[in-house]
Amino acid sequence: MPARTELARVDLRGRTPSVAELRSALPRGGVDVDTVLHQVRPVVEAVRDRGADAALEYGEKFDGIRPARVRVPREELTRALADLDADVRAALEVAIERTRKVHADQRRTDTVTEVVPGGTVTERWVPVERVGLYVPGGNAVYPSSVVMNVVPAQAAGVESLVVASPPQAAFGGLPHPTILAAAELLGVDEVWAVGGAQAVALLTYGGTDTDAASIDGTAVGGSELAPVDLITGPGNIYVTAAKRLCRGLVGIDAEAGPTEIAILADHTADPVHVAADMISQAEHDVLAASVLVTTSTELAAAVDDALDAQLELTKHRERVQTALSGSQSGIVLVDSIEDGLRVVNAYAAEHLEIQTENASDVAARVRSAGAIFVGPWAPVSLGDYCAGSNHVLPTAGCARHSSGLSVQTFLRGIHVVDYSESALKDVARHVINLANAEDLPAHGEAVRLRFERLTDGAAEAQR
Ligand SMILES: NC(=O)c1ccc[n+]([C@@H]2O[C@H](COP(=O)([O-])OP(=O)(O)OC[C@H]3O[C@@H](n4cnc5c(N)ncnc54)[C@H](O)[C@@H]3O)[C@@H](O)[C@H]2O)c1
Ligand SMILES: N[C@H](CO)Cc1c[nH]c[nH+]1
Ligand SMILES: [Zn+2]
Repeated sequence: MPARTELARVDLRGRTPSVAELRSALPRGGVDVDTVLHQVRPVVEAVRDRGADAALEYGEKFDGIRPARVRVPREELTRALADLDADVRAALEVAIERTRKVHADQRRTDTVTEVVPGGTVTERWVPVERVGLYVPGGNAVYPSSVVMNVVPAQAAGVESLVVASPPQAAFGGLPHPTILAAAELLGVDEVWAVGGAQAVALLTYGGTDTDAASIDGTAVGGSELAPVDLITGPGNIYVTAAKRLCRGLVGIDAEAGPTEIAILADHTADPVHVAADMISQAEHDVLAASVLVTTSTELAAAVDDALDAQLELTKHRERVQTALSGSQSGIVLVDSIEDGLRVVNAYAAEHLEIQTENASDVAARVRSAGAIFVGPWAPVSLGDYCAGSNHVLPTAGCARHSSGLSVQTFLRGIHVVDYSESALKDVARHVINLANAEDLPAHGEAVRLRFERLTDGAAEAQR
């Protein structure tokens, strides 16, 4: 590992690349979910075929522990909350309160549109029945992701929620106690000790829990792990690949894989802030991406220096350095903020910070990002925990077409069509004409027959 971390440069000055050229020129190489699909497919298939037993075996292989049961006993949740550090509890409560405030405003009301007199279409918003919420637990512990998953699901009115998180060897095969405590704080009582691709597969296919003794030694019977309808939540490349494989059988939120931060900055940005924010997201994963897009070569050089100074002190230095020196991280030099906006819009980062003059105006011109953080006092870390915004956000360019987790993720809009006889009669000829134009005359007949019975001749023509 080189002592000095000099971020790779992509120099776009004097050029106006097309969007396609930008996408291939920008640093994002390291995170290709396709490259691990062949590793993840056998895991998903084994869990499909052998259920919880296979999931437990993979837990043993990848997490170094085989829990006695997949489902965490109820009393472990209560105990975890009782033992939770008071400052962490207070912080979680603030996070929950603010996140609830924002997500309460996302609730949708049904709309009734009177299309014509006697003809209405109602859009009814119905929560998904049972959801699986993935909470990562490999490199770090993510009670904040319990909050970010559970709060919108509850605000949407989902009735059945299960949280899945990897078993931890240090805690006898239970997920980390702060995860259990956060679940208890939020009123979620179904938590499974399963992580990675095997968790996504078990949520998809369900299974029967083992008959073994519970974690505290009390004998318990096997119980049904009912499959879910939708899986949400962030995770590493294996979790993301499993979600890609299971999509369709279950609903899946946007791919929220290894973390990314892009920062659009000019000469007014503070290099110490920029470097700190880049490190903060790089500490998630060796595959995390930190990208600075700037008009200022002076800032770029100062950020390299600030990174060096801060890396000396950062706890997960090796992970951060690997992420910063990977092909997914770097500094992109541009001629103007206008060009910078073209770059960040093409990149569609999970998190985008705007550290420029008139940051709000610049932010208003961003078209693609998971979440935007405006000016010097809104670092990504604030959004990770306590802004009220959601931190489960699309990565790898998915922000071009998808949004972060929200109440909407957990709702289905159902159109309820209600027409009177005369309203149908009024439009009947148009339905029949369109049906004939599509060579689907039985569609037209389904309308015509309501007003005219088949004559023998017409029946003959139909045949
Ligand atoms: N985009 C977002 O919204 C968002 C939010 C929070 C975290 N994240 C990301 O979530 C990820 C969390 O990753 P993590 O690793 O800490 O926890 P994780 O829970 O996602 O992954 C840990 C699991 O990965 C599996 N695993 C590990 N090595 C494997 C291998 N070689 N083959 C198959 N499976 C394997 C194990 O089963 C383990 O349980 C990070 O990449 C972080 O950046 C993203
Ligand atoms: N930055 C992550 C989203 O990519 C969320 C997170 C949780 N804890 C810390 N950070
Ligand atoms: Zn983070």
